Amino acid sequence: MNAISRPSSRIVEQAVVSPLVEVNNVTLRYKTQEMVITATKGVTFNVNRSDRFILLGPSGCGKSTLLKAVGGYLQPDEGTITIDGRKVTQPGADRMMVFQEFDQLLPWKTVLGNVMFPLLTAAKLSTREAEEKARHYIEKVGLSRVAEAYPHTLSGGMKQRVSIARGMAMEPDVLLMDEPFAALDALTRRTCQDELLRLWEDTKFTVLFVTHSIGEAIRIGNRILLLSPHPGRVKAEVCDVDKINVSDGSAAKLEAEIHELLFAGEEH
Ligand SMILES: Nc1ncnc2c1ncn2[C@@H]1O[C@H](COP(=O)(O)OP(=O)(O)OP(=O)(O)O)[C@@H](O)[C@H]1O
Repeated sequence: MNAISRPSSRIVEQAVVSPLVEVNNVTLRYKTQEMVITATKGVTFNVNRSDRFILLGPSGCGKSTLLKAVGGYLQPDEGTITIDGRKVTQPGADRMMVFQEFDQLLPWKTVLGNVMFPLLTAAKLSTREAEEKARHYIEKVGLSRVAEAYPHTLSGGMKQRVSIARGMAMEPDVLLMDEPFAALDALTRRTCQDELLRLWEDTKFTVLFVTHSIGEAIRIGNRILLLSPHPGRVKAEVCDVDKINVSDGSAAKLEAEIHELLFAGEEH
């Protein structure tokens, strides 16, 4: 049985394990010349090691902004973000990001070259070590066959798998994924979701995953944080999502419950 808990009743879970990512009362604002936009307001959540933690909410609720802040690309106006107890002040190799766009790869480098690149520049591995590790992760995402190919010869799904391999090869503390499958067709999206879950079974990495699809959140996550519309605040958290039985209609019931929670009072 999964539990939908309000923010105030999450203390039990937090007491059991020490969290890897702690987002504490975080408010994030964009300041333009004309105005200040509050993207998220007082958001608190913890991600444990090996969590597949989902940020779910309607468009504009600040999911990407939160992910960028965990990535160290934005600083909170209020509150703090820590990784393994260290305050996040800038991007770091302990957090790798995978974005929605297919153009994240360097077009002049092969698949192998792309996956090796951060291993050489950020992780400072030798060429031999970087190639060995890159080939290992390229194999994990099932792309060994195209290791010498250039990005423009790959499909969107394949490019996303290269981006995932590149992120995973760095063996970060947490993989940050911003709607990585949103631009894919339904079938490829499903295949990529399955593959991500297979990879997770293999290495149990920690992933913080942004989506606005309730179905995707239930498929991928073991925990789902529900955010309110703009500015994003925590509405509720769904725990033990991976324990639901997909064959007896529980997933559909949970999807309906989450929909109700996210959009209650907004439909006419
Ligand atoms: N660079 C920016 N400058 C000013 N405002 C911004 C900027 N980026 C985002 N915003 C605003 O901040 C709010 C949150 O945006 P964000 O992209 O984080 O939402 P989101 O939940 O990821 O949305 P979506 O699901 O549509 O990607 C929105 O109101 C958006 O217009």
